[in-house]
Amino acid sequence: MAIHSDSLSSSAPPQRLVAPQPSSPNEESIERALRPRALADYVGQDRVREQLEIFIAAARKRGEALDHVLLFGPPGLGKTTLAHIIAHEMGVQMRQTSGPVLERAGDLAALLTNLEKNDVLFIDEIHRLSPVVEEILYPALEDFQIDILIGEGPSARSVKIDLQPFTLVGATTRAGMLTNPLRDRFGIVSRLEFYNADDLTHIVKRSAHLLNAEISADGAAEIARRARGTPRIANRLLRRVRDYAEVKSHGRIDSAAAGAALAMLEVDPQGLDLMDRKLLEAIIHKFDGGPVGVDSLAAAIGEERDTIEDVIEPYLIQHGYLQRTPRGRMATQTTWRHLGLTPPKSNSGSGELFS
Ligand SMILES: Nc1ncnc2c1ncn2[C@@H]1O[C@H](COP(=O)(O)OP(=O)(O)OP(=O)(O)O)[C@@H](O)[C@H]1O
Ligand SMILES: [Mg+2]
Repeated sequence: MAIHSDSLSSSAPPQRLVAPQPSSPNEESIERALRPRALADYVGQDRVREQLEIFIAAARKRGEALDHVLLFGPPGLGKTTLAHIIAHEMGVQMRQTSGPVLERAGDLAALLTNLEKNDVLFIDEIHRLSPVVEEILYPALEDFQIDILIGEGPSARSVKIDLQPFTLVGATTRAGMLTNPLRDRFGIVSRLEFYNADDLTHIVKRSAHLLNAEISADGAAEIARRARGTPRIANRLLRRVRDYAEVKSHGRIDSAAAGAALAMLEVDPQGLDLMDRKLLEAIIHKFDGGPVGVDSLAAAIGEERDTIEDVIEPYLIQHGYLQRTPRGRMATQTTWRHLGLTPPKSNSGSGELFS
C-alpha cells in the first residue's frame, strides 16, 4: 500500500492505537462529546443497565440518594460515562475526583461538606485512596457524618459534621485491590464486561453520526470487530479510519476502507495490536510458551507490570490467547496459530490447555 503514515497524522496518532486509556487531552474532549448522557443511550452492559434503571427509579420515587455504587472493569468500558449518567438520571450534580488526587483527609472533607442533597461524588481509581482518606470516608458513607480534627496539639478536638445524603460512585480497574471494609460499603456493585461486536457496531454507528461521518453497516462492523471489546478503542479506530477514508475514498467509510486503514495501522483482524503481539511473541520465543511470571514478562517487553495486568492481559485472557496459571502466563494453541506458528505437541505438561 503506497501511503505514508505521515499523510494521516493531521491529529497526532497515539503511541498505542488500541491503548484503552485516553491518549491526550484532545482525545478526552472528543470522548466527552461522544459520551451518552442518558441510560437509554448507554449501549450494551444489559445486566448493569437494567439493575441501575430499577435502583434509580426506586431512589427517585422515595426522594432518597441512590445507594453507593462501585463500578469495576478494564479501562475504556464506560465507568466514567456511567457515573455521569447516574447523576443525570438522578437529576443531581456530580462532583468528580480520583484516589491519587485526594492526598489529605481535609481534601475529602472539603468535597463532602460541599455536596448537596442526593448529589453524586465520583471517585475514579478508588483503589488508590490513601488509608487516612479512606478512614474519613467510612462514617461518611454509613451515617453521612464525618469526624474532623480541628486545631493542633493539646487544644485539638474532634468535631462531628453532618453531611447531606449523597451517593458515592467509585470506579476501579482492580476490584481486588479495594480493602474489604471499603468494598462492603457499596450497596450496588457492577462489573462491566467487554462488549460484543453487535453492541460495538451500534456504538461505532452512533459515534459516526455524531462526528458527521458517512459509514456503511459493514464498515461499522469491521471497526467493531477490531476494537478489543472496548468502546474507547472503537471510537479511536473510527477516527483513524475516517482520516484514511477522507484521503483515499471520498470520506465514505466502508469495510474495504476500514480493513485497509486498520491493516496499515497494524491492528490485525482479531483486533490485536503490536503490543499484544509483542507480549504473545515474547512468551513463545523467549519463554518457550511459558509459564512465565508477570514480572519477567514485563521486563522482557519493557512494560510496567500494572499495564500488563490492567490493560493488555484481560482481553487476551478472555479471548483465549493467554492463560493465567499459578506458575505464570502461558501461550495457548490459539496464540501459536494466531502468530502463524505450529503449536508444540506437548507444552510443558499442560496438555489440558490443548483439548
Ligand atoms: N455503553 C456505551 N455506549 C456508548 N459509548 C460508550 C459506552 N461506554 C463507553 N463509551 C464511550 O467510550 C468512551 C470511554 O468510556 P469511559 O471514559 O466511560 O471509560 P472508563 O471505563 O471510565 O475508562 P477508564 O478506566 O480509562 O477511566 C466514552 O467517551 C464513550 O464515548
Ligand atoms: Mg474513566
